Amino acid sequence: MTANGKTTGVSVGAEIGRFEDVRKDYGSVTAVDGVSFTLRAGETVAFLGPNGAGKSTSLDMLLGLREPSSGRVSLFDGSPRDAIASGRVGAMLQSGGLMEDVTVRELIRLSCDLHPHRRPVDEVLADAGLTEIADRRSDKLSGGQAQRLRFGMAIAGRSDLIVLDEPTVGMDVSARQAFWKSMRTIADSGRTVLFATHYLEEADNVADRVLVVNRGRLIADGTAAEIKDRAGARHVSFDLEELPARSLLEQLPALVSLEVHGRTVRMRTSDADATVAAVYGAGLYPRGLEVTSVGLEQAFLTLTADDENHTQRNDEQGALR
Ligand SMILES: Nc1ncnc2c1ncn2[C@@H]1O[C@H](COP(=O)(O)OP(=O)(O)OP(=O)(O)O)[C@@H](O)[C@H]1O
Repeated sequence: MTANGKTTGVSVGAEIGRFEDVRKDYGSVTAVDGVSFTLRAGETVAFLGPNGAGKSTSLDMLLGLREPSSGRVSLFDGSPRDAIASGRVGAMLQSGGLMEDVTVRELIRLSCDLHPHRRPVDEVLADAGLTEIADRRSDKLSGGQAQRLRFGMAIAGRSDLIVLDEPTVGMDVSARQAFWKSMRTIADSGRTVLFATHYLEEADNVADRVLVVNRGRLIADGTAAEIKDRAGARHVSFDLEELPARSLLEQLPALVSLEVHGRTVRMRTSDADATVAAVYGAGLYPRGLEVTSVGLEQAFLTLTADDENHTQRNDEQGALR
């Protein structure tokens, strides 16, 4: 077993966790609304969603801190509580104070000692980027350093699954980069990592798979590239000397959206090659043609806006019935 190695023989790709039609109500508020997905060993999964989408509630249920109102959450073929008790899950939550009057090293040592499959303290300090501040008191840390300490506590044992709720909140850009480098080392050792974040570029750069939640529902599940494709992966823009009828542009293949301002045409398309070929095929002569990628941020905004519009339309139809 490597220093960072796993404690169990879960093979990469095997299912390790499952949400089955999970719902969580807080009184009249439905925080999670029928979410289903599986987690597979070795994946790094980002959980994305706007404020109040239900990310923390979902992670709390995955960690057995909250019970679903209906549906089922399982981890390693058992309950989340059993998985935690056996040390198979390490977690870094958004909230929760750090013990005071102790040094970083002491707190990491305590976390290691409490874990059923402890790792060496110095190794955890190094992996979490804490070696240089190991003798500092936990209540004298900057926000970013405190986050690194929480991360260190989450990786104090050889857990198979690491769950991180907004791990980089309060970190500056270089601290974030260093954090994801440490995280990559952990993920490369075969462990599964599930993290919630608001930073879309982190999900884009780090995650093998992205789950997008909006208003308690899972609205997309795939690689960042697949999600960008679904939202319309490319922007195409050009100028035309003479504008054709709008209906001709609207019939272009793979078109997701279309805007015409003066003689400038801007489109979003899920297949730029097909769209651009059809522009030429229609006998148009585009000038200053530009094809640019849509970032995950734009894809995320598009998907959540589409979901809101869809929900609104259904509500209106429901009201008319
Ligand atoms: N303990 C609670 N009691 C009542 N409502 C709650 C409670 N916790 C969360 N909620 C509500 O449930 C919904 C989902 O909240 P949750 O914290 O899971 O979302 P989130 O996606 O993690 O949001 P953020 O990105 O802002 O952290 C929100 O409407 C929130 O107000």
